Amino acid sequence: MDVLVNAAVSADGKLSSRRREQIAISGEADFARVDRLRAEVDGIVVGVGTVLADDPSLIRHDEAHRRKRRGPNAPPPVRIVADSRCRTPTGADVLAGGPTTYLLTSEAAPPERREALRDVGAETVVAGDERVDLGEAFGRLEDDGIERLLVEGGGELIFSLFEAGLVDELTVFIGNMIIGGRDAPTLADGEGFVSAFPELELAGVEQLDSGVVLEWTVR
Ligand SMILES: NC(=O)C1=CN([C@@H]2O[C@H](COP(=O)(O)OP(=O)(O)OC[C@H]3O[C@@H](n4cnc5c(N)ncnc54)[C@H](OP(=O)(O)O)[C@@H]3O)[C@@H](O)[C@H]2O)C=CC1
Ligand SMILES: Nc1nc(O)c(N)c(N[C@@H]2O[C@H](COP(=O)(O)O)[C@@H](O)[C@H]2O)n1
Repeated sequence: MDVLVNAAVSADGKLSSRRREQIAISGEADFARVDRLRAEVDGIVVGVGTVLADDPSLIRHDEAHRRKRRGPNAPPPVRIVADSRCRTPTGADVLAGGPTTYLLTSEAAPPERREALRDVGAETVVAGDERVDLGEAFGRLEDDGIERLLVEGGGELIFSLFEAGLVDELTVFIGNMIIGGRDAPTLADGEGFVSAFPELELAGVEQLDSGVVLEWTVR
């Protein structure tokens, strides 16, 4: 399994403001770059915090790029939400129409919520007791032929993926704004590391929109 993390942060490293609303940090050219990234993967992943804050549909991608890279019959990327307790609203855009949506959940999810989400078409994968065991859940996705994932956020999920040693590549758009705020989400939140910090190797730098895209591989 290949896992690429991509996100847009302000110059001070924030994913959003303390209100946790969706903020346009990047511009048109960067969204086009993300659409190409989406076109190259089997699945797009977000945490339930992002679903509750942004209500993304995770459908848009560069279809021409997908056909070129994956062939004319490649199905669209599936959508995946890490949601231990099945808090995703049944009316969320990530569940509407389009490609399959996997909900990675845990034993702690109330059975009636799991059932309600299955009723609106979600494929549930139960992995972990209290929280989603991301390694186990990704292994189950792999069993379904999902080999390459794009993780779009947010900061809690991204930290857990680094902690579990599951990230292969990281691309970050750094935008021309300061958001600030000690409670505003950053690229990697969670508990944070105090030692054995994951190390990255710089693989590319590109000026785009009013910011810069950094490409890193994880050592
Ligand atoms: N600028 C950008 O590129 C992007 C910005 N954002 C912003 O990020 C913010 C949302 O980020 P954040 O609040 O961190 O939420 P996340 O999207 O990272 O979701 C976090 C939630 O995922 C669930 N989860 C399930 N399993 C795990 C696990 N193993 N590790 C960690 N989390 C797990 C947890 O809820 P539970 O325990 O209930 O399962 C957790 O609270 C919003 O403000 C959004 O706008 C989001 C994406 C991109
Ligand atoms: N790449 C990027 N740049 C920004 O400035 C952003 N605010 C985000 N946010 C994420 O974009 C995704 C939107 O998904 P849909 O277009 O609704 O499919 C979602 O993951 C947001 O959190 N990304």
